[in-house]
Amino acid sequence: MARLAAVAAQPSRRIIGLMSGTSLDGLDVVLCRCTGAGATLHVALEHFATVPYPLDLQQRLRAISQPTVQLQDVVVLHAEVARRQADMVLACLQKWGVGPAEVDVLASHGQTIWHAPRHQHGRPEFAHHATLQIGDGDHLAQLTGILTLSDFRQKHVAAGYEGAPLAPFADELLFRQPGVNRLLLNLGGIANFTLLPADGGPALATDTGPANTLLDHVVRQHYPNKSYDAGGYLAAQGHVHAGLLAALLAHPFFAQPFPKTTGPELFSPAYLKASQAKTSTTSLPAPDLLATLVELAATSVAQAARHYLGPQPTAEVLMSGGGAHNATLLAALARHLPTARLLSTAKASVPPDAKEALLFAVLANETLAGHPALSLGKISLPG
Ligand SMILES: Nc1ncnc2c1ncn2[C@@H]1O[C@H](COP(=O)(O)OP(=O)(O)OP(=O)(O)O)[C@@H](O)[C@H]1O
Ligand SMILES: CC(=O)N[C@H]1[C@@H]2OC[C@@H](O2)[C@@H](O)[C@@H]1O[C@H](C)C(=O)O
Repeated sequence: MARLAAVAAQPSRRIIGLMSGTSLDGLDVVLCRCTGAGATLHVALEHFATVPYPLDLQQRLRAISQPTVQLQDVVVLHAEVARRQADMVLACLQKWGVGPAEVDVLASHGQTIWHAPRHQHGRPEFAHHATLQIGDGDHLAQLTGILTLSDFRQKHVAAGYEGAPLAPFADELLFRQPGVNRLLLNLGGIANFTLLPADGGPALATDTGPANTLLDHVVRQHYPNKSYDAGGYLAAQGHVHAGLLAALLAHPFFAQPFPKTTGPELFSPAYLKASQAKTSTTSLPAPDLLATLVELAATSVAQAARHYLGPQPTAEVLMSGGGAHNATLLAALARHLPTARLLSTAKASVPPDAKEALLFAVLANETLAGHPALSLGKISLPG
């Protein structure tokens, strides 16, 4: 406890942030120094790496995010994900020449295995939101020897919110620019954005729908040696199928009021398969499927942007996440949002692949600094 009190009292903290998102491609690891907190926060990024998940871990995580999951697999993976992530952290630190004792805090998102906002779980007897992230913080603290904060979403849910997006809390501190509408668009498995309005109004955030989750699924199905469509090269060779696009957009999520959150549970291979069956497109060539899914992502992002910013959104769109490397998706976004300036978070000195891991470092820093309204995460003491 003395260590916790000491870290809480420090004017500046060296923090590792960990994020593994819905794509299950690997663990993003950042090491940063957070000085101050809230309005006085300054973050200096020291190191960043993405450690790919081994194929067996990817496959087992994908298998437990299915309705027919074996409970024992969840129990085992709760400990195993944390232990494997601890090894990944220690390997990064060794590569960077930093000892665990030189790090004050480890901030871990864990792995979302099921996200169940009220409108999605369909259990009338429980009128509340629910979400589950695995990868237990005690294992991380014990194996790395670093004070760990984890499980950031549960308190958000306990307070009546959906457990996501959490990005606006950090986006507000890192990216606010008076006089400019800034849209922080993260193109991960699922796409989500934070709007920081030019007039200084409060940050607004929502998920918009699938970005890479179904693209990756189609690539894995049709191209055995690939796990994603690098650069959007395959999608660029296809044509959008208007009928399939309309069927995909008919999903009730798109008609739900903003803000809203979702996950791959909803935008699953079964949803794609059902939309294909409805439109007799089960034999559509893979590039056409990919082109249609890229169009779905761009259309749904643009629809959400127009909801918040009017028919011709003028904003700096600062993009992050793996989808920011998909040139076909970026071209589609530019077509849908011709009045917006499409940029990368690098414009604000945050590398686009490091952004989400940085978010959890910032959230841990706010909790430890005693932010009056932002104290997310559970604390695990090492030793
Ligand atoms: N060079 C690239 N070209 C095209 N797509 C890419 C490239 N690199 C990564 N991606 C896509 O980005 C995905 C990973 O993105 P990211 O790590 O941001 O997602 P995530 O954090 O797992 O998801 P979420 O933010 O929804 O939780 C990959 O699965 C792939 O589809
Ligand atoms: C429940 C969950 O893990 N949601 C993730 C996911 O990935 C993107 C989108 O869906 C977003 O809602 C969220 O992550 C980011 C970091 C957030 O909470 O802001």
